[in-house]
Amino acid sequence: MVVDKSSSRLTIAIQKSGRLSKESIGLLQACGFKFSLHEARLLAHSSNQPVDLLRVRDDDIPGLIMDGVVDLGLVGENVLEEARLERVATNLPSEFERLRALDFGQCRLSIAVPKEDDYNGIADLNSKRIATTYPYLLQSYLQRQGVKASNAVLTGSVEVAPRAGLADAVCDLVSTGATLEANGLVEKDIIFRSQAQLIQRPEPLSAVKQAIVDQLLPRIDGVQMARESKYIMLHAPVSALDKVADLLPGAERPTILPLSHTDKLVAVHMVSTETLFWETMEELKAIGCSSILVLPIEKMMG
Ligand SMILES: Nc1ncnc2c1ncn2[C@@H]1O[C@H](COP(=O)(O)OP(=O)(O)OP(=O)(O)O)[C@@H](O)[C@H]1O
Ligand SMILES: O=P(O)(O)OC[C@H]1O[C@H](OP(=O)(O)OP(=O)(O)O)[C@H](O)[C@@H]1O
Ligand SMILES: [Mg+2]
Repeated sequence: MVVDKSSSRLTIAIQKSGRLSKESIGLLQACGFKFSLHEARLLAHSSNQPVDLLRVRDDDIPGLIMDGVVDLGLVGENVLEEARLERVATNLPSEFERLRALDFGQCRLSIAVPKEDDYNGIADLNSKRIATTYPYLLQSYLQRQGVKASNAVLTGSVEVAPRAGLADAVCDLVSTGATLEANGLVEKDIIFRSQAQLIQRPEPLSAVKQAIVDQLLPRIDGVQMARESKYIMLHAPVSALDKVADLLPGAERPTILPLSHTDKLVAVHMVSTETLFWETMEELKAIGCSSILVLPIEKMMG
């Protein structure tokens, strides 16, 4: 076991510029780290913690973690699992520790075919060519399905491959489906679901770095919990309190406060982990509730 003695500054790798960049830096800032970012610079120092940010292409993050070059990384599960499969196949270090699933970068890796094609299932891709940036994830799926197809590996613009005559189908990331639709493709099989992950190098960290990680993780939980929660305040008839509770199933036990001008109504304050839809607010109003406020929560700690 190699214990990290390198530097006392914790190094965190994040995507420099792309889909995960803004939310990665935003999450770390919400956890209390202050960074001064210069667009051109690879390394950013935190001014209030012994932490450095390394800003790289997302494809480099799994390797930097698995080779023990950086301490923490924020990366999509798709890129992580592709790198792990490739490293296993090529006998390179492939160990890492998963610390948290993060609440951004949700997407799926799917097989899609031209909309005019008659497609009746994955077996139709036998002996065909599939364009993808994720050859290991694709082949691992095809192998499980007993299908033999070849890869056309492209690092970008995968969606144009069928029209360009490079492949019969694609295996690409999908979120809203707009990219597929714009390119005349139809999503058929979801092969992998992904979201951003916080990962750590496999060897134990020095005590100084471990202390920072131990402080960071509950803060991430607090930020993510707050993001999916709302603070709800309303005035409710005392006689309708049970119905109010039924309408707000995601809410914790409410705080009930008297109102100065009446004893028929009370103020109800609660934290809810569920979105309060307009329909629910209308139902609350219909049973006599008023002054209904839904507020965002910035941070939470149990
Ligand atoms: N449409 C999407 N919606 C949500 N998350 C996505 C979407 N597309 C990709 N992602 C996630 O964001 C990650 C980064 O996507 P992006 O398109 O920025 O990567 P990239 O072009 O490979 O960037 P880089 O230049 O860093 O290599 C993906 O690996 C995936 O985990
Ligand atoms: O289903 P959709 O909502 O259309 O999203 C899917 C697209 O998003 C990603 O690309 P991105 O827009 O990040 O551009 P890139 O491929 O040039 O990096 C991904 O590679 C798909 O092309
Ligand atoms: Mg990339």
